[in-house]
Amino acid sequence: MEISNILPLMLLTNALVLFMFIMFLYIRKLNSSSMGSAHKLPPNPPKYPIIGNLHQLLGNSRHQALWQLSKEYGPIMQIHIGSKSFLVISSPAMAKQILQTQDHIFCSRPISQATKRLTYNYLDIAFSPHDNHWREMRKLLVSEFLGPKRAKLSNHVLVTEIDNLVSSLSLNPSNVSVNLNNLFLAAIKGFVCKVAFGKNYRAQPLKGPSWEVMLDETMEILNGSIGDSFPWLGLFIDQFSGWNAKLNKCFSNLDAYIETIVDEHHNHTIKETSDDEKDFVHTLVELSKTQNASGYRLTKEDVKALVMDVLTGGIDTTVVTLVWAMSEIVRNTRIMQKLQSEIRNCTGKKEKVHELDITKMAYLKMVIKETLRLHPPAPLLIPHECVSHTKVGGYDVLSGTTVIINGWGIGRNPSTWGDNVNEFYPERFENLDVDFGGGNFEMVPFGGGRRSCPAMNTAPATIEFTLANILYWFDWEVPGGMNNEDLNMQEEGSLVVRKKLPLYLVPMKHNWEY
Ligand code: HEM
Repeated sequence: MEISNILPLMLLTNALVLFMFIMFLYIRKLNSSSMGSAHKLPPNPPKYPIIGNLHQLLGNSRHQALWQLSKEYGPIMQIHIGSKSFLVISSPAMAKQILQTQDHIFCSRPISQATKRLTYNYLDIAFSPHDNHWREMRKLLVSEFLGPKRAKLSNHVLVTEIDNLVSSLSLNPSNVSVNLNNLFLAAIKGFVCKVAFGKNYRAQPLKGPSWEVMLDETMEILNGSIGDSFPWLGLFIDQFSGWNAKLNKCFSNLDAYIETIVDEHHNHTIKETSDDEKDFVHTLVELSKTQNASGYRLTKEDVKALVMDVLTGGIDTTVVTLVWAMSEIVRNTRIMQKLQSEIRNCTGKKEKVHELDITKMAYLKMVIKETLRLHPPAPLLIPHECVSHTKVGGYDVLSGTTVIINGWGIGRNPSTWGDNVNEFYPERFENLDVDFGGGNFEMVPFGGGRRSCPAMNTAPATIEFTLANILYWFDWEVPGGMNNEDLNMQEEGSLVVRKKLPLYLVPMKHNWEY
């Protein structure tokens, strides 16, 4: 008999033995916990042996399923999936405990097979544990990519990309719809890639799938696998189901892309470039040649892990927000008209909307806040991990517990937002001073505390500039004689949740009656 024929049988037998062993451990654990524990654990919905609460999360969007459960079990609850326990937070007060009061205890990230592989063994910022390496990487991203040092280049590139977007819309034949997902993606990817890598690697020949498919696959993989929650048996399932192969393929495609970018920067050091014209990777490559003041020296893998964070964190989130914002604006004719008249009044008769004009656009800022309240692109943020035993809301939280903060639910909490919580109503911010990632944690689209999104201040500015320009030059309609209010708003995705159907709208050059 060939070894390839025996192997599956052997693996299946092993899997069954392991399954029985896990059952035995589980029942023993249940018995010991029923004998009484000194800990007062948060309420938890009834669970099945082995799978825990998994069945309650299947079928629905995870953030919506958890929100429903929290209505019954409270703003702090504990759920189990396989061998892992999760603390689920669904109110501003509890989010404040995690992200501010006890931020030092909840500032780590859980490990998973996917994050380990895709971050070059936790060398990045978003998924790495809370340690000195994370601190150094985050400092670099903030000072060399998002901060004022790069502002001149960033502004210039953004203006160029949005000019291109407006020009391509102007060339669109009248009454023909455009796919705004694609146009926003082209503009934002162009912007991020040029600032980060010096050029848009759009035309780069890739071994694998298209760039968009590659990123979608990465997001899906980052969501985790069965093996993360069901040790042993889950790991077999990951192997048999092809998940491991998918992870390896995904990593190798992404790594090949990132390797090209980094190698090009290593091989073509630009000598005569002033600091504010250098792209991010160029600066990183230069920094990797020397130690910094605290004796830290970047490796090539560190640089690649940072590029990975920029690619996965910096583009999709912004595009998804732009698409949600335009969908909500177009569905609400009153809001679209009010917003356009603000944008056109503040800008006046000019060639372009200027950054300074945008500082006067109070309603635009409210529209963006309202978009992020109802449609936070990362509805469950990135999971946090508790690093030592503590108490939250009177309940014990054990070290190693993964914490899920339901930002989507927090943004739709009627006790904060009133009865019209599901309505897109930007005016609610007129009398409400809500601060992203701080204040009373009424909404947390960028998370909070030391693991909050480092682009919390810069990403909204990119969104404002893009929306102001396309709403200044064009009036917008839903295609095919459909009523604007009937635009489909279904969601799709888990780590990043986007509008399920692409947004097709008809741009009509605005008729300026001067
Ligand atoms: C609308 C745009 C964006 C939204 C809504 C957003 C949202 C978020 C959220 C919810 C988190 C997790 C926070 C937590 O776990 O508490 C996060 C983390 C992060 N974001 Fe963003 N983000 C956006 C844009 C960006 C951009 C442009 C970048 C640039 C590279 C970026 C880089 C990161 C990084 C590196 C982290 C990990 C921070 C850490 O773990 O220390 N994000 N973001």
